[in-house]
Amino acid sequence: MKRGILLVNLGSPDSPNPKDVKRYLGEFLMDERVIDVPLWARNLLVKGIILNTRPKASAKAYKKIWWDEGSPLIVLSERLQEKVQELVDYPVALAMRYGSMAIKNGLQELVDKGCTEIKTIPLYPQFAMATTETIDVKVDELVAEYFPQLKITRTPAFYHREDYINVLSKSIAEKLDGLDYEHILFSYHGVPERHIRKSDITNGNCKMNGKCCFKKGSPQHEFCYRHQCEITTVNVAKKLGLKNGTYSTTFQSRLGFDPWLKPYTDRTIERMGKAGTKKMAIVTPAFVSDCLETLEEIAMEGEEIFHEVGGEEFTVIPCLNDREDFAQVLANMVEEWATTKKPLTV
Ligand SMILES: C=CC1=C(C)c2cc3[nH]c(cc4nc(cc5[nH]c(cc1n2)c(C)c5CCC(=O)O)C(CCC(=O)O)=C4C)c(C)c3C=C
Ligand SMILES: [Fe+2]
Ligand SMILES: [Fe+2]
Repeated sequence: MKRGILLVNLGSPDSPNPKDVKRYLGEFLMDERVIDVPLWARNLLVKGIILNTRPKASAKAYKKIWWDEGSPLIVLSERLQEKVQELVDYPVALAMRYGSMAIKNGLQELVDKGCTEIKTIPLYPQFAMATTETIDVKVDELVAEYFPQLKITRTPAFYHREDYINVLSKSIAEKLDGLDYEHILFSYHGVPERHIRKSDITNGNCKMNGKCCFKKGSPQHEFCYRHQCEITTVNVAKKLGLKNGTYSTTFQSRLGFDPWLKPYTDRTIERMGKAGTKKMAIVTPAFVSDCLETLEEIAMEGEEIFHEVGGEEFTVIPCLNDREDFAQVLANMVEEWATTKKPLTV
């Protein structure tokens, strides 16, 4: 038996050109766990509307954040993989759920190195159909079709691991050290509210009213993205000793006309700026690697909104990216797998 690790992130287009962005968005948005409507409706919406309207604007946005080495999300994930590799004794491969760095290739790379037991680690702290679940399901499909000999161990969302909360808190404290700020926004990628109801294993516990997500001990929390985002904020706030009223949770990056998780980040930035907040900090804990949604939507568009309504200082806290201490969190997960030790949670 030989063990191997597969880190999996979201993915990016091959280049910031409209053709590559269109191909990438086509694969991403045709995932039934992302646009969760029947196939005929998804075809109509994605191929008939979104792919004919969005790629040009998205490509323009990607161009603004693209690095000489490539997509920030991919480059940062590769750097993280190298750091994890230095910390563990098993081969570590990297794959993306969408785009050219396919999960199938990542599994093949590990198989070629002789691995027979693979731990997959989705690089998402919070569970959602569009994050952890779509990776787990894709891995299962690929294993059934191409690698039936492999034994796969899944890794659940890690939002409540103590080591993760410590590292996230430390990254925020380091950036804000010596800075004067009035409010810190915890902005998570949004999902349509419908996704939360679909993942609700208690069939109706989640009322989307802000209370169910804080109820202690509900079995539904394991699959509730909203709960996991809220609790990430609460635990970091506790760790950093943030006072009530000086921090809040919001959701960004809506697409389409359905209701998405609220409050919305852009509207909150605008409202707080209008209400007189001058110095705001913002952290994006749903993203492990800086990407279009943090570097463009938050650091560029978000800052612009804030300044337009009278805000003065807008401090963006980087994602965990390839921090050594974050690589150590992932290495801890590997160690627990190898020794069957249980993680410490908060
Ligand atoms: C962090 C978790 C993410 C969830 C949950 C998520 C859900 C989700 N996303 C879309 C639509 C788009 N997302 C886009 C970019 C994007 N999304 C995530 C992460 C999550 N998405 C990341 C890390 C990125 C950036 C990728 C990069 O290359 O940097 C985009 C593309 C960009 C754009 O055109 O604006 C779309 C579209 C939906 C519908 C969804 C639903 C659950
Ligand atoms: Fe997204
Ligand atoms: Fe909930």
